[in-house]
Amino acid sequence: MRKLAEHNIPLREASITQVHSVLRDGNPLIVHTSMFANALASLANPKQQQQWVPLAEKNRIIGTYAQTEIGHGTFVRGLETTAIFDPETKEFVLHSPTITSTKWWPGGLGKTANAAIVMAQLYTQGKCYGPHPFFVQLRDFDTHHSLPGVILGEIGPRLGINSQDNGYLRFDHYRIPRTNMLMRHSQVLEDGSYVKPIHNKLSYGTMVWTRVAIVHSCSKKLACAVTIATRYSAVRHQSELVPGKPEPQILEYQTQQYKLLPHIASVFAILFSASSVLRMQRNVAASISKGNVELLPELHILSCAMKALSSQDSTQGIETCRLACGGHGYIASSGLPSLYTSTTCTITYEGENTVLLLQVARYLIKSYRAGLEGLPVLPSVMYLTAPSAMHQSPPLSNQALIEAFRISSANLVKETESRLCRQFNLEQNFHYAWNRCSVALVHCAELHSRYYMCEKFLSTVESIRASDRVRSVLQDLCRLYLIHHITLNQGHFLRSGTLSGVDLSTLEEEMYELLAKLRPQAVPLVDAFDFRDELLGSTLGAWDGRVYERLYEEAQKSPLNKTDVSKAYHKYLQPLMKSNL
Ligand SMILES: CCCCCCCCCCCCCCCCCCCCCCC/C=C/C(=O)SCCNC(=O)CCNC(=O)[C@H](O)C(C)(C)COP(=O)(O)OP(=O)(O)OC[C@H]1O[C@@H](n2cnc3c(N)ncnc32)[C@H](O)[C@@H]1OP(=O)(O)O
Ligand SMILES: Cc1cc2nc3c(=O)[nH]c(=O)nc-3n(C[C@H](O)[C@H](O)[C@H](O)COP(=O)(O)OP(=O)(O)OC[C@H]3O[C@@H](n4cnc5c(N)ncnc54)[C@H](O)[C@@H]3O)c2cc1C
Repeated sequence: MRKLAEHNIPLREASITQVHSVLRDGNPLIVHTSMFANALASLANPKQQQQWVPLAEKNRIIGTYAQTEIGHGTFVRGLETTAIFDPETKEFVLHSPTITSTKWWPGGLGKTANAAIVMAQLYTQGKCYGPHPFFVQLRDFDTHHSLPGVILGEIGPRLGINSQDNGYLRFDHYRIPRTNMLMRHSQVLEDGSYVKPIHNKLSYGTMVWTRVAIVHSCSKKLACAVTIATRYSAVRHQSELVPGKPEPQILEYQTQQYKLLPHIASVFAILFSASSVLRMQRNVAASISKGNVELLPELHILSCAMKALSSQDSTQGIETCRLACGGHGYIASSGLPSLYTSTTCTITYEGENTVLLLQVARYLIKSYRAGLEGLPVLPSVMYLTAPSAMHQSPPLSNQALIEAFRISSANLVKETESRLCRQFNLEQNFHYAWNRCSVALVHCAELHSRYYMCEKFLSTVESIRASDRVRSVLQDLCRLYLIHHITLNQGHFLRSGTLSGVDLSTLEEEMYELLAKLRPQAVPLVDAFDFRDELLGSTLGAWDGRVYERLYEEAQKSPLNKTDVSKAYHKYLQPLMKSNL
């Protein structure tokens, strides 16, 4: 916080700095500096911002985002916490009527936060208007004691991020002023009348913002993991590549290159997609402030798609990096286990991935049907019903591969939509039919999202300002990324007829050549990510390559090494050894 102040970085920008990386096992302030700060910036009206933002900036108020309940995470409309307007006192009464309505998970809620943005079902004049955000003080601003009517605590150890105090929260008829409802988009007036927002999902805006931030953070986490594993692979010598010859660096093995290089490429693919979604988010935010919500659905879908793909790719990539380091990848001081546990949760939070992909699929099916009827559809999905553009580019060129992605994706959507119609005819119920097709629908969303990521990678590399040599390395990486994902999804390309078996063999051959060509670039590429050793926090990945010395030094710090003979020997082991059991 001192550093942020020194560099004049406002709270709402703190989460996009490196500060959070210093604390590797989670950070009790991350939701304060990200979601809470964003909710104030985007959901509070100017008067409310004047009241709370300066206090939050000075950390007098430390906030969290309390939406999920023990019984409801995904289904936001199903939240049970109520905020009932009392016109007599001009207050909202917050209440948790059931065990399932207990707020559960919010980061920092257990011990750190003294306030929260609480999502609760808004009732006024006897009518429910759905989930709305409220600013709620939870603890005394001086003593930090929880306030009467507020019951809260920490939820207990988790797979990872255990330095963050995820919490629970219940309300017992807890009263807050009317003006604590975040009123930028919708309002409850003094007489209790409700003023609608210009779009009924604007109150979900903080989730959309966070999904975009997660895409950025995933590229960064994956960049850390590939840096560690690549540097280690240059230091580690193992086995014999040629019998009788010295043990080579493990990076010489093609299988090792195959484990690492596609994930180095993935860092760029995720980062370039994140930048493109971020640009769109800024445009949409500017339009919303002028009352235009036309592009909100597209931003919602794109942020769902990119959050799902980047969290999945980075989690798998980090695990592959851990495995690529053999036994040493399992030791905590390698940094890889905590990178994994602090990344795999991004698959679940801020919208569970399957659920987000189904949102994408819903949009694809709707857009496909609209396109068939000649209705207008947004540019990113026009391709679903536009005529095929194959054969216009040289065979197997980058452009041809992107076209193959596009046509395969359109083909899969078409096939799945037909399946949906058939299922509907059998079931006579759209929702049952949808569920019966949902595995295929998720595949549609994944292929569309991959197409987007590949396209962004290619278009960024083609337009990037860089020296010829740097551009050439990036072009090779991009080519590797395209071919790698085509080989992983070859069934879709064969089914759509965009690539033949012979094409796939040719591409596979090229991929092996690219691995060898890119091998000398692997270490420079990860060095260029420019992580300080302190941020990487890894015995295997430090810049100087002193892997074995660092492992040995780190082992000396184990509490068990403070004495030669441990207490447990006298208490348990010796009696056992003498007991003849
Ligand atoms: C080069 C290498 C170096 C790298 C360097 C990188 C540099 C960058 C450095 C950057 C570092 C970054 C560090 C950043 C760190 C920040 C990370 C922040 C982490 C913070 C911690 C987060 C902790 C977690 C918090 C949480 O989890 S909060 C709780 C989140 N909960 C959810 O997400 C719930 C999910 N559920 C939902 O969102 C919804 O219920 C639903 C979308 C699934 C369904 O909603 P609903 O039922 O209401 O809607 P329907 O399905 O009926 O659909 C109705 C229509 O509404 C549309 N819709 C839905 N949502 C939205 C929306 N948000 N906006 C617009 N429209 C929406 C649907 O599409 C439907 O539309 P239709 O009817 O037209 O089809
Ligand atoms: C580390 C961590 C930090 C978190 N921090 C916060 C926070 O700060 N604030 C906050 O409010 N929340 C927070 N959460 C909660 C998080 O947002 C939810 O866990 C997440 O949205 C998923 O909801 P759920 O747990 O209810 O899972 P569920 O929705 O119950 O998912 C369980 C399974 O059901 C499936 N499923 C659910 N609905 C559907 C559907 N419609 N169609 C098909 N399949 C479906 C899912 O795919 C999944 O396989 C955090 C969670 C974690 C793990």
